[in-house]
Amino acid sequence: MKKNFEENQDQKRLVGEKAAEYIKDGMTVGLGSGSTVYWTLRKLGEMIQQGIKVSGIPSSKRTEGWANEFGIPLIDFKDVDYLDIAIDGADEVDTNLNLSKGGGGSLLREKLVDDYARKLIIVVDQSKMVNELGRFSLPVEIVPFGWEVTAERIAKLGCVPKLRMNENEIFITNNGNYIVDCQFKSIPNPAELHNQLKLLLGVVETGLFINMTDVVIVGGDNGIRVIEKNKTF
Ligand SMILES: O=C[C@H](O)[C@H](O)[C@H](O)COP(=O)(O)O
Repeated sequence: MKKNFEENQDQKRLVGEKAAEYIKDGMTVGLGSGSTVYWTLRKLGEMIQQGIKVSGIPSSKRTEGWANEFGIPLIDFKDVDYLDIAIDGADEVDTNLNLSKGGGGSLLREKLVDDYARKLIIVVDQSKMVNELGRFSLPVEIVPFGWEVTAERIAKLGCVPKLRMNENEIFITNNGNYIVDCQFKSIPNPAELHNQLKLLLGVVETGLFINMTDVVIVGGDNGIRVIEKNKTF
């Protein structure tokens, strides 16, 4: 799926910067990926210049580049037992705060980073809030070896998997894998679908982030809404 990273920049900036308020002195931070989190990283860079001390683990090479640009000190998983907080974007958020992620191809590293954090904050614009996941084609990371067979196995779960391309070249993830974008008619039970996909040989990870989110910050025409886990929107 081709994403438009320039869309809704004002809302993205608003929520991205708002999320930075959750980062306090001394925290270790999971640095998510995407054009919304870009604004969080920029803001965090300013906060660091003003004296706050934090360090983070980046969830993609692109984020690592931005962190370096904004002077955010980076650490590795082995340096800490957990992260205090992670801030990440999403492509869809459902009413249970389950997510579809990976439109930018960073789903595997994002899941590793987000899972390591005690609190996960998601930043999105209103257009990404849905009753049920599935309108956005679900990204699934698969190993290149024998990928056509893996894609056929995935198709049997009720979708048409499309190999992600970057212009005329196959898109390669930061982990050297491929992504198939899977358009399901709907995803009424994301946890079940995630488990079914994970059982398939060749599947590395899915873009379904189940039961991981603590807070969603949503940007809309009327400003920002903060939704906390167990509260409906
Ligand atoms: O692989 C990409 C990530 O899951 C992003 O966090 C997600 O696609 C949202 O990105 P954006 O904030 O640019 O819409």
